[in-house]
Amino acid sequence: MSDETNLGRTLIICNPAAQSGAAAEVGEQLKRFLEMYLHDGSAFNLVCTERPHHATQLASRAMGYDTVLAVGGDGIVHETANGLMRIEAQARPALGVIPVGSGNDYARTLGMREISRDRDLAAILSCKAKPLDVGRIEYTPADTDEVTQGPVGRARGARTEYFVQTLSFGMDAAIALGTYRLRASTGLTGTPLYLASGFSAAGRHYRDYPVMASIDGAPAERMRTIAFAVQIGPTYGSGFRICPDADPADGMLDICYIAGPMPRAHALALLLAAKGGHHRSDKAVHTRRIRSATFTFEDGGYPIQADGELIRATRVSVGILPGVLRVLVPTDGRRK
Ligand SMILES: Nc1ncnc2c1ncn2[C@@H]1O[C@H](COP(=O)(O)OP(=O)(O)OP(=O)(O)O)[C@@H](O)[C@H]1O
Repeated sequence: MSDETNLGRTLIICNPAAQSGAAAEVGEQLKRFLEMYLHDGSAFNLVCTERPHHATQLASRAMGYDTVLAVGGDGIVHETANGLMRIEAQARPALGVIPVGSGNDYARTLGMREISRDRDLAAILSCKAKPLDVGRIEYTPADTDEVTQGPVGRARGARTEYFVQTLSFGMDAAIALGTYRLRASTGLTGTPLYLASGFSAAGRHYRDYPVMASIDGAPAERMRTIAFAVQIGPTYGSGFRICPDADPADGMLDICYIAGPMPRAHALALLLAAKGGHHRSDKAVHTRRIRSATFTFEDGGYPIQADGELIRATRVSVGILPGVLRVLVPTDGRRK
């Protein structure tokens, strides 16, 4: 009996903007490969996104498909997962990730290798669908224009957004969002891109981010955080091991925050230490496993990111939805 994944009827959503166009080529190759290999020319539909947020719209209409494959980086995975979460649970297709981005943190959590390096298109055939956790963010959009580097949602009124890997605010989010501008101006990708953005955020724009934080329903406390991460998987920012023990199937959120104020050299050193997960031995670093939190910020201009995408808000509530999304993971359990 074959242990190949049964993808079933599959929608491939490809971000032609990811990794300077590499994802478009991978999407085409993947479709041809799957049709030839599985001898089925009708089971695979390929759609390229035409604009930011298009993947959410495409995925939200994917009922009737068994699988939706997101080809690109963490941005397209985030948007696709958000679309799938709009479909009721019984009809929700499984999510597969074909990592062709610059960060690929969710793929790293799943143990998928970056496709653009080795063109291992067959890897998706040795995966199995596993129910994984999804984070839910509820927020009211702020209408400030102070943070301008990333894609933006501007409408007023309460919103729900989902994340599969990370929600963070503060210096780390400024770094993630700063990569948009730096990528365009320098062409850097991966770890060098995130490090360059880190040096920029820890320079002229360095500050702390006061917040009233209520965790697991406890009374709100004022914190002067430098950075605050809420994780489903272990990494963010292209492999920074901010919560190395985070498990996407444990029904919990892992948090890590750096309590300020502190000199920026100290903050930068902690950031660099987080690449290897060594930041946690510092007294200013706090980690916990939680189910929910509410953050009230002092203004609407804080850098806040969900899977690398910008959120503008003055108040954010976050919770966990255990095992609500079936996601294709390698059967050999390999982790990068
Ligand atoms: N057709 C498109 N044209 C321009 N931008 C797009 C298009 N489709 C999606 N996007 C946007 O591209 C951004 C980046 O997408 P994605 O994350 O897939 O690639 P990446 O930036 O190369 O990788 P990573 O997020 O891992 O750094 C997202 O914010 C997404 O909204």
